[in-house]
Amino acid sequence: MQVTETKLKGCYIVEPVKFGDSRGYFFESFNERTFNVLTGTETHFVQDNQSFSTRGVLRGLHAQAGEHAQAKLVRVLQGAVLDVAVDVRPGSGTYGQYVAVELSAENNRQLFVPRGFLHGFVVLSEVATFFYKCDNFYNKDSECGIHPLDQDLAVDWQIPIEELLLSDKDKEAQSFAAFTAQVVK
Ligand SMILES: Cc1cn([C@H]2C[C@H](O)[C@@H](COP(=O)(O)OP(=O)(O)O[C@H]3O[C@@H](C)C(=O)[C@@H](O)[C@H]3O)O2)c(=O)[nH]c1=O
Repeated sequence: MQVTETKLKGCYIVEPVKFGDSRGYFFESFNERTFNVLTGTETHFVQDNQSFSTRGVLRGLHAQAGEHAQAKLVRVLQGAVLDVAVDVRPGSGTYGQYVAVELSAENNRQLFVPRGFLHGFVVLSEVATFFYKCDNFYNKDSECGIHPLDQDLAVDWQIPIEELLLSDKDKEAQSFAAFTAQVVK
């Protein structure tokens, strides 16, 4: 496993070591011991999630607040997505900045999104199956988010706006400014 820190501290690109032979390939998609040594974290995942989406589906930008905050290790089993992690850790020197990484079934790349980040992705391929591990359980009442097309965050989703498909919840999400006003209260 190779781990590379992004420009956002604590947010890592993870690339597994792939063994190919005449049968196909093998790789360890997650190894807690190696992962924790290479990231210097004590991450322990407790929930796996999977979603399927068609091209243009944009899920995000989501987080869970307070004691229900989740770190996520995300990857793509089928297709390709642009995955986005936004640093909204109060007091962070990179507050409001984001990283965008293409994750696909071909590149087997994973992104580790630490607690205190918003997360979202848009599907670039015809369909995509998305898989992620979480280090804290789902808690509906703690869900929070920011509108993915917020103009202050200005995420470049690489897909024309008219082709994007959002859930009703995401369409109604608050602005980055409103979110930040709550954080600093
Ligand atoms: C996230 C989640 C949802 N659900 C349910 C609630 C709802 O009825 C249905 C669909 O939920 P959502 O519309 O929130 O699904 P979705 O928009 O895919 O939400 C996910 O988006 C990505 C970007 C993330 O980072 C995740 O943490 C999560 O927020 O699944 C669970 O039962 N457990 C879970 O962990």
